[in-house]
Amino acid sequence: MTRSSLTTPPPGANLPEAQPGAPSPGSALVSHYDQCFACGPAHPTGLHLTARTPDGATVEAEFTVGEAHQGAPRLAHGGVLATAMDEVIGMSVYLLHKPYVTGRLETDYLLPVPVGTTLHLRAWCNGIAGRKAYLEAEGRIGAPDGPVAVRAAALFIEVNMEHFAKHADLAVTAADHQDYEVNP
Ligand SMILES: CCCCCCCCCCCCCC(=O)SCCNC(=O)CCNC(=O)[C@H](O)C(C)(C)COP(=O)(O)OP(=O)(O)OC[C@H]1O[C@@H](n2cnc3c(N)ncnc32)[C@H](O)[C@@H]1OP(=O)(O)O
Repeated sequence: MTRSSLTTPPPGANLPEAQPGAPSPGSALVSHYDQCFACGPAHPTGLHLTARTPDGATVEAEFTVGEAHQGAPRLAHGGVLATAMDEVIGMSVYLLHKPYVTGRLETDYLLPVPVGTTLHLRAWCNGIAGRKAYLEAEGRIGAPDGPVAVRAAALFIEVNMEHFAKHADLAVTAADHQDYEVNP
């Protein structure tokens, strides 16, 4: 069967519901891995994205474009911006309380983002159909209500923890992520 490239939910998709054990409204979302290029606090040149959920349904995050993130002189690289969108969407699936990975990510670049800019990110889920979650995000320059520089839409696919064990230690991974369902 041909694979759909749509990142919008199909008819019959369900809106996400609050999950027991998922991050509660007002809580900070901790990095899933301290060496993650996008959110890891220990990564030397990463985005050091910090995030929270104000309402248990959306995720807000910030990252400040640094010297290490340039593509054109003094401007953020588009791939780095896509990474930020992937990560904030990835953090918003924490709210679904199951492990997911990116299957498809679409990014629209509306404005250049200079070095030194703090990008204010927001992500949310538009629907779930089986293992597929349909999500969206935006990045605004300088303030939560600043001009939109980047938009993204994504299809994330639910996986089990074994997905992450193929290239890492499952026991360590599971111990680090006890807040996920281990066998969804
Ligand atoms: C560290 C551990 C704990 C947790 C950590 C938190 C991590 C947070 C990380 C945050 C970082 C940010 C996040 C990151 O960066 S995650 C890193 C980037 N992503 C990946 O590495 C994923 C690589 N891909 C795969 O592993 C497999 O392809 C997956 C698992 C995705 C599916 O292979 P699997 O064999 O399991 O399933 P399936 O192939 O039967 O597909 C199932 C359904 O999905 C549909 N489909 C699939 N792909 C696409 C597509 N591209 N467009 C449209 N549709 C697609 C497919 O048609 C089917 O639909 P249907 O026929 O049922 O209708």
